[in-house]
Amino acid sequence: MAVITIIGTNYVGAVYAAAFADLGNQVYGVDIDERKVQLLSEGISPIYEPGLDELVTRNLKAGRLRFTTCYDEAVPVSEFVFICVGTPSSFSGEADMRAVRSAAEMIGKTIRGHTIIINKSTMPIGSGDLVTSIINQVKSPDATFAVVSNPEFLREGSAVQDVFNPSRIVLGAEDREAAERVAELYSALNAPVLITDRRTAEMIKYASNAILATRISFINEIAQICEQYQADVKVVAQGMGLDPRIGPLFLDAGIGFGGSCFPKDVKALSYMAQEAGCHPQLLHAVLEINQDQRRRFVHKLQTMVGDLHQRPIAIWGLSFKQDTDDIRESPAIDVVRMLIQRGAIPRCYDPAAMDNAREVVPEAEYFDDPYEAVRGTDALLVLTPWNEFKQADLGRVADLMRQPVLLDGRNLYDPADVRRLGFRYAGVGR
Ligand SMILES: NC(=O)C1=CN([C@@H]2O[C@H](COP(=O)(O)OP(=O)(O)OC[C@H]3O[C@@H](n4cnc5c(N)ncnc54)[C@H](O)[C@@H]3O)[C@@H](O)[C@H]2O)C=CC1
Ligand SMILES: O=C(O)[C@H]1O[C@H](OP(=O)(O)OP(=O)(O)OC[C@H]2O[C@@H](n3ccc(=O)[nH]c3=O)[C@H](O)[C@@H]2O)[C@H](O)[C@@H](O)[C@@H]1O
Repeated sequence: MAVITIIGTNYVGAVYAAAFADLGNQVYGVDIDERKVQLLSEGISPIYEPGLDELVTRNLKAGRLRFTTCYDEAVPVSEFVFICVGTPSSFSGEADMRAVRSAAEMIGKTIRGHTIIINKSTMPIGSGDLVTSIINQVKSPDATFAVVSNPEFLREGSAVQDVFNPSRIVLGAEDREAAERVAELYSALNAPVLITDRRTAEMIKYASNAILATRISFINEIAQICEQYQADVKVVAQGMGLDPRIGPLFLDAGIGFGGSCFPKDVKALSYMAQEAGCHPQLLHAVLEINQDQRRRFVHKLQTMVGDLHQRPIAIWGLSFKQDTDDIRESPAIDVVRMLIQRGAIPRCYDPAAMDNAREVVPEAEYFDDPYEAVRGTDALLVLTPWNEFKQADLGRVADLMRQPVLLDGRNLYDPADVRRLGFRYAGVGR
């Protein structure tokens, strides 16, 4: 059993705090957001993440998990301190490291004895050195420490499942013994462990997200070509995916990738490349295609229904993907904004993300029931692949609409089935 502090308890940190406690460790979750700390201390997850409430509650009750805003209560008694704060995009595309800097400073001021500090946030290459230097400037003379990079690969919506079943544990350290001690924390998970230097570990994270984003933009470009030649991209992807060298995953064409990571990490990698004198043309293309997908989708809607001014348009799905309330860089939110710019009246429904969406797009209308959202509308846009939408009663939807037009931004439905119900239908690349 180890004593662990997790700094930053949201999509990544809250899951890790509860998971490490579940593995038998004594865990402190530290966040500067008092509301989050209060909720988590009551066993309520501040985010929608399946299974997280139960995991937190179970470990609070077992006395292995505590949440606090106070570094002093947690860091001095911890052998391991994980940094899980956000690293969003700044205006230039560079990762904004303010939260990491401030966390590193607070950690430096509060470490005692020997502490292993683990960078789990996605940080630019070289950030291990930055964290080391910040801590060195403020720590007490008798405190010693090592900094290990341990990038994270979990996905929102399946974070609990992913944390207990990781594809790999990547550890980057100049101090091999520190990396091995971190590896022990994960030993119960039986995942492959790769120990390397810090910069290589940091790069593994960016390169992994970049290739997944590239696959999505690749299939979206193929989808654009499919549309011109009446081929079906969904079947094309299926046929490609049967080749084990290609594989079937991350080949779903749609309105593009969003979320707090792919866009920001591709931008940050591209920024780093340019800073170093490289010319990251592929990464630029990945981002451009991704933006094009949203514009093309709205253009397709205009082609199908004409001028959007004062037209009620139903929106199903606002989160950037299914099973999350996260709307950061959500392509669905972009589409809603484009509709508003064109004078349309978006009537929105999402199973989890409406509160978040209301804050950023207050001009749209929101409905607690998906069928109410479609009543009297001129088109239904399906923008997030929630299961609830796959299983919806589209016959009822057609009856409620002013005209049955369905634009399937995630290729959820069989076009022939939908057309049989009387819809005019368009997917992406089919
Ligand atoms: N969200 C995801 O699915 C994944 C995220 N990552 C990376 O992990 C990091 C964290 O991601 P998220 O949890 O999504 O970020 P987030 O922005 O949702 O949460 C960060 C948390 O840190 C807290 N915080 C900020 N400054 C702090 C400080 N100085 N001291 C203590 N707490 C502080 C915030 O209040 C917030 O609760 C990012 O670098 C992200 O790129 C990596 C893999 C998956
Ligand atoms: O660094 C991160 O934060 C994480 O980013 C992604 O995870 P996440 O953003 O939670 O979700 P994904 O399932 O990867 O989906 C990202 C976006 O791509 C879209 N997508 C995904 C797959 C696909 O085939 N097509 C497609 O358009 C999704 O709808 C979503 O908008 C990675 O999958 C994780 O491994 C990584 O840890």
